[in-house]
Amino acid sequence: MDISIQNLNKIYKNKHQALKNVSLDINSGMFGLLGPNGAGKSTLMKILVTLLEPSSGTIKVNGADLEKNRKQVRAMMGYLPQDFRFFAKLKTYEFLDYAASLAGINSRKERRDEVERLLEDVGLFEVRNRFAGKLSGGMKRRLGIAQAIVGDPKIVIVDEPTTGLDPEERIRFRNILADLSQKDVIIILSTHIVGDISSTCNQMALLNEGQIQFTGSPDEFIRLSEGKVWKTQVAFDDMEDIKQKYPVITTIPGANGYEVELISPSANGFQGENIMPNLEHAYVYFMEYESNKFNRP
Ligand SMILES: Nc1ncnc2c1ncn2[C@@H]1O[C@H](COP(=O)(O)OP(=O)(O)OP(=O)(O)O)[C@@H](O)[C@H]1O
Repeated sequence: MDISIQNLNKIYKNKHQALKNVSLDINSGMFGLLGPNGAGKSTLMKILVTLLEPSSGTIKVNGADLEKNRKQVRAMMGYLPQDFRFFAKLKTYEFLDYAASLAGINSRKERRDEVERLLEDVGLFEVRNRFAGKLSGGMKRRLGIAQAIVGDPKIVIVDEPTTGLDPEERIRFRNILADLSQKDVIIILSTHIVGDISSTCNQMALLNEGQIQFTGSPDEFIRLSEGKVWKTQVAFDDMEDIKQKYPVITTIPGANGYEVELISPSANGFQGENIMPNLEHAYVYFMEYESNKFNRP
């Protein structure tokens, strides 16, 4: 499976340009689209699922033009929108049964098998008779992913699925997607939460202000910040000054001051030792020191 996006632009009616010349190649596996609020992630997801038309640019799915083959490509897709709504008065299994019929599974027996498989896969079998409206936030989100993967779609698009979930539910959700990515499918996960982009994403992109500013593997992204992450000791009285000058990631209070992890291109102005960056360090480094280069003339 592959999706090729070329020079995609989206200008809304109010003249706001939400996507600027976006080009991306996405292959089978899990693709993490990371970006702050307002970056244009939902706009891109909606264009991919054909809910929104781009102003210009092309998208090809396995070589076939998305615009010209809307119906066929749409039939290959599952989508969990950011504002996923369901019928609160349907029981969990009834809702999935309904989703299965919408996905074109006409035989009742096949639908029952599919719904049971989905309920098991997302850990909702025990609550299958509970009204969807009475599920917990995490369970609702899992119901959302279940309806997105009904009928084994080849492309699964999930838009900000973990917002508001506790860490345990976030991990659970991520594991469901990781299991799914073992098959020959493309999973596109859009998120503003760095922790959602795990090593299970074989590819990622950073979208900021409508532009793709990085694309590669999470490891390649992390490598950009090597040598830029520091651990240092800061006296209590100097802390405010350090926070003004550098993005501070963690502070641990000690007897004589704070042990601090901060991001800086060099250890200018403080004594520190370089530490191995992680994805969160890399994201902060990128947003603070690299991303503004894209808008310079
Ligand atoms: N229908 C619309 N008309 C005009 N502007 C819009 C419309 N929809 C979105 N925008 C604007 O386009 C930009 C990108 O929005 P989008 O929802 O795609 O971002 P996002 O990365 O998904 O952010 P969030 O996580 O906050 O939803 C934002 O500045 C938003 O205000």
